[in-house]
Amino acid sequence: MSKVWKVAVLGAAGRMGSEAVKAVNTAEDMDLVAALGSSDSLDEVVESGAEVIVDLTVPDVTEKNVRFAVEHGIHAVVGTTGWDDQKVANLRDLLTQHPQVGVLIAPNFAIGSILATEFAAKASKFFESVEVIEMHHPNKVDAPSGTAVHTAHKIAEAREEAGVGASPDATTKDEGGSRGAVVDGVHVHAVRLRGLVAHQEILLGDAGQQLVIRHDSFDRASFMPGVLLGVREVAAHPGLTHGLDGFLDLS
Ligand SMILES: NC(=O)C1=CN([C@@H]2O[C@H](COP(=O)(O)OP(=O)(O)OC[C@H]3O[C@@H](n4cnc5c(N)ncnc54)[C@H](O)[C@@H]3O)[C@@H](O)[C@H]2O)C=CC1
Ligand SMILES: O=C(O)C1=N[C@H](C(=O)O)C[C@H](O)C1
Repeated sequence: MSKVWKVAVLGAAGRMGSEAVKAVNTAEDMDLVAALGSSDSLDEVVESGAEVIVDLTVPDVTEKNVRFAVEHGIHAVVGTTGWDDQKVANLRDLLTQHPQVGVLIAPNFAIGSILATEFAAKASKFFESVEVIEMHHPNKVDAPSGTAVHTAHKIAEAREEAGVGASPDATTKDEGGSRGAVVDGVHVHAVRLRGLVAHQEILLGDAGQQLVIRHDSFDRASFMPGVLLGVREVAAHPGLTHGLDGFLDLS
């Protein structure tokens, strides 16, 4: 009999959390021991004997949840957005005091999205211009999306390593933020539209040509294999892993 992971889902009544509850319930190597909503106490996680939490809550509470798990020696798979550089740095510090605990922060659990980010970062050193457009359902509370921020970081890293300069842009007058957010020097545009789920386009431009890398999640089912992979792998990766690509062989 293989290992059966005791899993607690936080944000269990939400769009992602309810899918995760179903996915964990159908995984033979997982046992859903707790499913928490916004009015439940985190103590339930400890009382349930959970070995791994899956955090799919809201940006305002995810840090508190993850810190609680780490302090109690419980691994964490985190899909919630809102992890800025300061929060990530604070978590890394905390993990040094709990070196046996693993935390995965996955801006996107869908394999296609992870590959789109990877391909875009690889391609970006060959193009003078690059911009990101993320498109989501209108119930999303944060912008730009965690995935787009992560993609921009990876693109900026790849371009800096290759010595590529900033994308050309003659704009001197931008009323109302028409040029989008600027993340590590990369322009990121956010669209909110009824009917969408989660979509990202990376536009790469050079003299006389354009490459567009696009990923579409049409259904939250697209995220579930990644959530389950995270649960299975996180304990074997103590410390912080930022991006599910850390558990995949993309070489
Ligand atoms: N990494 C990934 O692949 C994906 C990440 N996300 C992210 O996951 C998060 C959740 O997204 P959705 O499910 O669409 O949002 P949602 O709003 O449908 O669900 C969030 C749920 O968390 C609950 N909640 C709030 N505070 C809580 C607390 N202290 N304890 C337990 N539950 C609490 C809310 O009541 C709600 O039911 C967002 O940050 C979103 O960006 C969404 C889709 C994919
Ligand atoms: O809120 C969402 O829906 C999503 N959130 C994540 C993000 O902000 O990147 C992942 C995915 O894009 C869906």
